[in-house]
Amino acid sequence: KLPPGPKKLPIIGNLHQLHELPPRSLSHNYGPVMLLRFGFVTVVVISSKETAEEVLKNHDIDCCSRPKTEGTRKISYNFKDIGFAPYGEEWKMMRKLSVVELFSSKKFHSFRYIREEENDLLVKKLSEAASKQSLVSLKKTLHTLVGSIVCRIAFGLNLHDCEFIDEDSIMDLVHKSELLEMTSMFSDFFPRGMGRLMDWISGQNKRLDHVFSELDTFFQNILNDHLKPVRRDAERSDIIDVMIDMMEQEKDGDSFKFTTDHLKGMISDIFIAGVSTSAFTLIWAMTELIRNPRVMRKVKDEIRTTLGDKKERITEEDLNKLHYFKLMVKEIFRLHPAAPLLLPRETMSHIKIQGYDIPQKTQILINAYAIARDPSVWKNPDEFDPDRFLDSSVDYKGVNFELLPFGSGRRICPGMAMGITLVELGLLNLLYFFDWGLPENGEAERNMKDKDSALDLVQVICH
Ligand code: HEM
Repeated sequence: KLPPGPKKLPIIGNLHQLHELPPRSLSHNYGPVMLLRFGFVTVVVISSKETAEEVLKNHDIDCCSRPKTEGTRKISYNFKDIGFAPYGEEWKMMRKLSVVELFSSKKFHSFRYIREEENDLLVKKLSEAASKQSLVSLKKTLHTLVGSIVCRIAFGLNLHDCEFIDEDSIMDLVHKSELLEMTSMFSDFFPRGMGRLMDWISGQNKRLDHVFSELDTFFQNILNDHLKPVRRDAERSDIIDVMIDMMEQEKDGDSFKFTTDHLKGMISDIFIAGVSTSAFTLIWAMTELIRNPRVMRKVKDEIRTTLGDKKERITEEDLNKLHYFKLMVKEIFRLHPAAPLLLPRETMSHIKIQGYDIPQKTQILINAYAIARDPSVWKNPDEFDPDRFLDSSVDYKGVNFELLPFGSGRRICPGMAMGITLVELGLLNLLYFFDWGLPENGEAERNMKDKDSALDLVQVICH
């Protein structure tokens, strides 16, 4: 008994409907468990709170592997990373290492000064833009902010003074990594020989190689920097130094050996998973606030009343004094999850969901976007209204299945605490020190109306 889904054509299945893929379309018509077939790959899309709980809680262990695609093979260095590695010992080792060396609460607190310093720099730059009345690109500014923090924390790399990359190129690299992650190849859907031939004829593999080589050069430079006897920008030893030490100390009898691919897989994961997600959330938060003056006023009033107007610097302690501000961030995570379908899972055995048979090696997509806008769970689901959380205990940390911006279960985002702080601290600095407006031209009107596109060029005004 397979789940329902749109009609499939011979051989290609639903490939002709790839452009209609959820989150926004298709799944509404076929209920909470929908089956799609792309060539030889079976995909099940989950789009209700109950079915998400069934998959991520009751079947967590059966559904915690990841499918392999050509794009993810490249950015994960042949699945030697955390995010795209299949479930197994290697994944466990890499994930444990990242938790100890990067995400533990001790490490997290020790990086506080980096987050605060980089935000101070941002405030300085925006003050200059405000005094010149020049427009500011939210996308570029916020990618640079998050990229600088993540690269400094994880790789000891100061983007403002680096020989092999400048801060303005970060957005471009993030964009390239997203392309790699999302690009579909014929060989993802059809058996090897046939798929490869089609990719070769269409030139798709060449395009993929080209995009990847730029990212690989950046990752290799980070690695080379760590292999130098004396590092210029190093403030302390980081997760990459620890991995290099472990590689050098490994003995012949050790069953698990780190390779250069593991090192680059780790760098790739942290850069890709860390920068685009937090920057995306920040951009949408600013977009919704600028479009919704009522909420902007309420958030700003709370910030002014609580923190006063004489602060020269925002610290992370200030975040815990604010209540409505945090509800506003929660509402952003609901309306604009950075990974609307989470990362794809793959079943490791045959399971049943809602009585339907889901065979082994089926791809599972959790439609977190549709679940967070399900009208049977949320009142006025498409409205940006943080007040909905005033009397609600629903949170986004993986236990309430109607709100899953960070996923849930074994594969839940290990960088959740870092991501939340990057977003909250960045936003608080933007809102405490500045007022924001749209540029005075016709485009602003259009920007306001299109609910599906984030703002970019904005006017920043000093109080
Ligand atoms: C707003 C910020 C962020 C959001 C919304 C977010 C969201 C997610 C989601 C939805 C997943 C997939 C979870 C699943 O399959 O159930 C994930 C995985 C992951 N995230 Fe994040 N993330 C954020 C920030 C970060 C940061 C800052 C880092 C690291 C610096 C990070 C590192 C990772 C890694 C390594 C994985 C793969 C985990 C695994 O497969 O075991 N994330 N994230």
